[in-house]
Amino acid sequence: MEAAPSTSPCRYSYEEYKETADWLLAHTKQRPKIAIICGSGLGGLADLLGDKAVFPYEDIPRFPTSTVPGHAGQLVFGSLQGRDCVCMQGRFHFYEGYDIHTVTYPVRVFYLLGVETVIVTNAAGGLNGSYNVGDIMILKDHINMPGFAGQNPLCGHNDIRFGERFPCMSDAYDRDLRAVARQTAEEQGCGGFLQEGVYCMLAGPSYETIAECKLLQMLGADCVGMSTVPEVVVARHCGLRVLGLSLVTNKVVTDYDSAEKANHEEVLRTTQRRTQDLERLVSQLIANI
Ligand SMILES: O=P(O)(O)O[C@H]1O[C@H](CO)[C@@H](O)[C@H]1O
Ligand code: HPA
Repeated sequence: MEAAPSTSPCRYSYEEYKETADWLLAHTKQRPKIAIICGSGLGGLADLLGDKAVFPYEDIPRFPTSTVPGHAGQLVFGSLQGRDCVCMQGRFHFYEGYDIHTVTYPVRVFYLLGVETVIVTNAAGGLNGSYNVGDIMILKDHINMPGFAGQNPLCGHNDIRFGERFPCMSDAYDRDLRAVARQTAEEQGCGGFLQEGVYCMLAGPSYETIAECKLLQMLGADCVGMSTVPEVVVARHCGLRVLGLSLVTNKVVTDYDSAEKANHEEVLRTTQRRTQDLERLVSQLIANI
């Protein structure tokens, strides 16, 4: 196989991801088939796991560390509904200064651990006028805005051991998992605040201007956030099934006369309000998939 040119923006070799995965496999007896990535303020999902093995990111060879309030920074292995799971309590964002390959580093490690399904969660701003704060949106699609600007995590040398050069993204969010999520949400009493829509990722960390929100609405986005999409692209590249869930933590401002201002405190407050519903939903989902 031809080596990546030294100028390649792809920072990690197969062997580096493998080193991390092998270290984790040597340090836990769990063999997870399901990975959960916790969004801002949603780290409580990891507390659902029983028989836990917890690894702070700084102890894991080659793992990045997370710096955002609401993201604890540890990998939690454990059992939920009789299934082995691994949970990222704290994700990495492009705006923290990590390059796009580092943001997605854990996803390839999950693949090498033997994970088959990834449940990705996030806190997001509601663009769709009919959405309310506290709604849960099942992702049916995304808009990869940083990807439009060349920040796609698959740019650079393609290692065929992870996946093909030109992966399809029209089926990024698994249809069957979405159906299970809808059904489970109904059963768990979440049907009254359930949505299904399109998530748009922007690089952040500044929240959107009013004109930007109007533009995203015109593009057909229902929610906006600063994460998730790079992780999903890398997960799909290596054939993992993906379910995405956004919690609408705030409504974006689209009115020049509004006194509302997006802020991370509101985001975290809303996650606290919905944390039990989300935990119930994810827990039962895992039993149903
Ligand atoms: O996407 P998660 O990590 O849930 O967090 C969301 O909340 C933060 C902004 O309040 C941003 O990081 C945004 O992406
Ligand atoms: N914009 C971008 N990211 C976000 C928002 C928002 O309004 N809310 C939570 N994450």
